[in-house]
Amino acid sequence: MSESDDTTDGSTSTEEPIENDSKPVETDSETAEGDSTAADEDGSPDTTASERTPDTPEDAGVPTGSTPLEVEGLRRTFGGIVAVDDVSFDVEAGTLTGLIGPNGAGKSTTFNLITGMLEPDAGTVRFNGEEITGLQPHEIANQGLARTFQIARELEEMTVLENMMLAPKGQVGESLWRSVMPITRDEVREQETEQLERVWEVLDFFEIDHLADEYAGNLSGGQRKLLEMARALLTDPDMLLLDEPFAGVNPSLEKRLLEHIHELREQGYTFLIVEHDMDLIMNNCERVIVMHQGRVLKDGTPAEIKESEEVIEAYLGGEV
Ligand SMILES: Nc1ncnc2c1ncn2[C@@H]1O[C@H](COP(=O)(O)OP(=O)(O)OP(=O)(O)O)[C@@H](O)[C@H]1O
Repeated sequence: MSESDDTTDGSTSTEEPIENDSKPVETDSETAEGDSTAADEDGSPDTTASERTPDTPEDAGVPTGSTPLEVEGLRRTFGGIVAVDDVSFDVEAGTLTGLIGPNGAGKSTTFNLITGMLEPDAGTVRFNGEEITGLQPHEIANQGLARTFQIARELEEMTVLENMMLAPKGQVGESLWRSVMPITRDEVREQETEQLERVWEVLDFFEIDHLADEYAGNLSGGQRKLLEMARALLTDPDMLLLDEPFAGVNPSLEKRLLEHIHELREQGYTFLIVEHDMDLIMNNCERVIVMHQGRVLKDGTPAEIKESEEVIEAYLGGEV
């Protein structure tokens, strides 16, 4: 894996103003859980998200045609290794786009080049029409392009609520944390009511509000993924980049995660998902980009990817 797999949780040197014009997160109380057992991963909605046919953006009422993310000619080497070689693609607004490929294909490096964790040797990244190439990760997050971060080891000893307040650089919550340190949660509620409402709204949306006082280190793999996504959503992003959001997640939580992603997509969020699980991407994304040996091998709909001889022969070994 690349160097960027390091987490940056806990790097809290930049104090950001709290934004109160957050995109509303529509919660679904019917699917909310009341069980406070940290290891309990039940309660997923009946819909089998992993098998659902993706709605089109038009079905979801999302304006189509705009491409918030535009990647052009990205290249990155590590010594003699060309990890990413002339990679170009764009991501359409309000869609789920999957980025797949075998080990070493360059997915993580591409992800890290887009999110500012790595600098490209060549090429540009544009977001909402603005060039973001070479910007710091928190500057990119501030522009509305959020990514998830693994929960750092030191944050495992903090509660879910504290984790929500101690957000990565540039994320809403950082200033909350500074104010929460010396005082109780009730006092924070008085001082930062609106901001806390947003935190609880997001926790509620992801159905982990009942785990607010649980230590992050006690969460299951899937619950951690929900928390990671909840933290990313606090930035009020337009687009989320998810790096293997389903790794280590049991099938029940996987369905729930997928439901949340589809729900957010239907609210207008755009997703780029780096993932090893090809079936999951094929069944849930409108568009799939296949990388191989640092290059884009194929870019198309799941049906086009499945029918692509070059994907089958060069990458999938005929097992599509
Ligand atoms: N920091 C680094 N130093 C040296 N080589 C690196 C570094 N990061 C990535 N590479 C190399 O770049 C190539 C692409 O790696 P990358 O992690 O982007 O692939 P990937 O598609 O994400 O693979 P995986 O699915 O295994 O995570 C690989 O050959 C990898 O060994």
